[in-house]
Amino acid sequence: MAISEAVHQVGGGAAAVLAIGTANPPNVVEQSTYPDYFFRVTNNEHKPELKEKFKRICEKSMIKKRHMVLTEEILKENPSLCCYMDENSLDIRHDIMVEEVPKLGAKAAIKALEEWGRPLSDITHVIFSAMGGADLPGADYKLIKLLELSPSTKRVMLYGLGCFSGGTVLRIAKDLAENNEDARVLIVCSEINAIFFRGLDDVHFDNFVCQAIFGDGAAAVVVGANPIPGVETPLFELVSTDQDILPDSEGAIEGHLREVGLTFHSISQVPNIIGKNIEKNLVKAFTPLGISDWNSLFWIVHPGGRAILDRVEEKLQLKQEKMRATRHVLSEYGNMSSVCVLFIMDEMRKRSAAEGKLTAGEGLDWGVLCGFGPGLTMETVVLRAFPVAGGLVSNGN
Ligand SMILES: CC(=O)CC(=O)SCCNC(=O)CCNC(=O)[C@H](O)C(C)(C)COP(=O)(O)OP(=O)(O)OC[C@H]1O[C@@H](n2cnc3c(N)ncnc32)[C@H](O)[C@@H]1OP(=O)(O)O
Repeated sequence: MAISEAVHQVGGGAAAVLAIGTANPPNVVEQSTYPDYFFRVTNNEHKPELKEKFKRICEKSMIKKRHMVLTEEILKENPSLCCYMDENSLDIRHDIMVEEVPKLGAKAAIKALEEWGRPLSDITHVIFSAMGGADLPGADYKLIKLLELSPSTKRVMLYGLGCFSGGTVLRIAKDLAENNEDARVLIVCSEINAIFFRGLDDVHFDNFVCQAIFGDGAAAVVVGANPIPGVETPLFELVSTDQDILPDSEGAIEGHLREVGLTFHSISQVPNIIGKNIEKNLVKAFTPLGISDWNSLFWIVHPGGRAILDRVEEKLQLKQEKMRATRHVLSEYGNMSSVCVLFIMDEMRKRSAAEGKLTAGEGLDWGVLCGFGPGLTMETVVLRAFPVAGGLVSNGN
């Protein structure tokens, strides 16, 4: 019996990713000119030393550009968003989030559903994840309305998890798909940084990092078990999933929702904490499969920041090409929180097809997806790539 058959759950096959769609807001900011723009719109031009520090962070981020819902026009109309901590800004931030989070999510979902190709009435479950914009009824409900999905679609709404939730949604989708006959789960992650965009002060340098790296985007994935041959095209099997709080990491990444919006806190040790702990979680995930050569895997890592990728690469002695798709997404879009790992999955399967690789995972069989976020929390998803099928749908932005 093949290893993947051994780990399949009750009800037949393991869950697989059947389609992926992505979307970004049209407004783009270039990282090379962002310090000038940011200091101008936040009225901090008179602080050249802080601007130099911000420039250094932007340069070292290895980000080329980011997409943002917040345009200069919106910021001019809403100056409270540009202060460091304006207690009158939450309503404005929240109104933008409540409106835009489901809309951006729906754009990504339409692309995933088009690629999937089955009737919308065959979607049985929706999982929606977003850091901000909590509302009643939530973004999951609004998505159902925007896409005209069945009112009987079973919904799971996850607000406020943060960056690791790109792994969380796959973990929940796997459970739903493998334990409900004929289930087809639509995952949507939609992240917009209007909830924590703000000006700078002279002390909280983690806010500098936050303002220099986060971007907006949405990704959607259809997950189901037992794909219908000739109708559905499986890309990646969700072999196993796990979640861990990393030891000695309390307070390393936190966010607090206040009248000033979501405040972001991180310590400079985040890359080291991840580097120190990642291998034992990989050993836990891959020992049952008899895999211990990390270079034999394809890699999808939440690009929380360039230094995190460097540390993971260094600690596991990964060959440079292993992070190619991950670094590409960081460079083109910045840290889009939960959305990033799904963008990387999309980039990987498209590039694998374009380069004539045998599987959607850069020609390799087994791979891993790592999500990191507040806690520090780590999600580990073991993936198995399916052979590349002819004519993958191109669903660029
Ligand atoms: C929101 C979620 O749920 C999940 C998330 O993804 S949270 C985001 C997690 N990401 C991080 O924590 C960022 C990881 N860090 C990085 O990628 C890199 O440190 C970086 C790109 C920010 C800077 O690159 P670097 O190689 O470390 O450059 P380095 O020269 O050491 O630092 C540049 C400046 O940033 C400062 N800095 C770096 N990390 C910092 C931090 N966490 N807090 C405050 N300052 C920091 C340094 O002190 C330094 O300041 P000076 O130039 O004045 O000395």
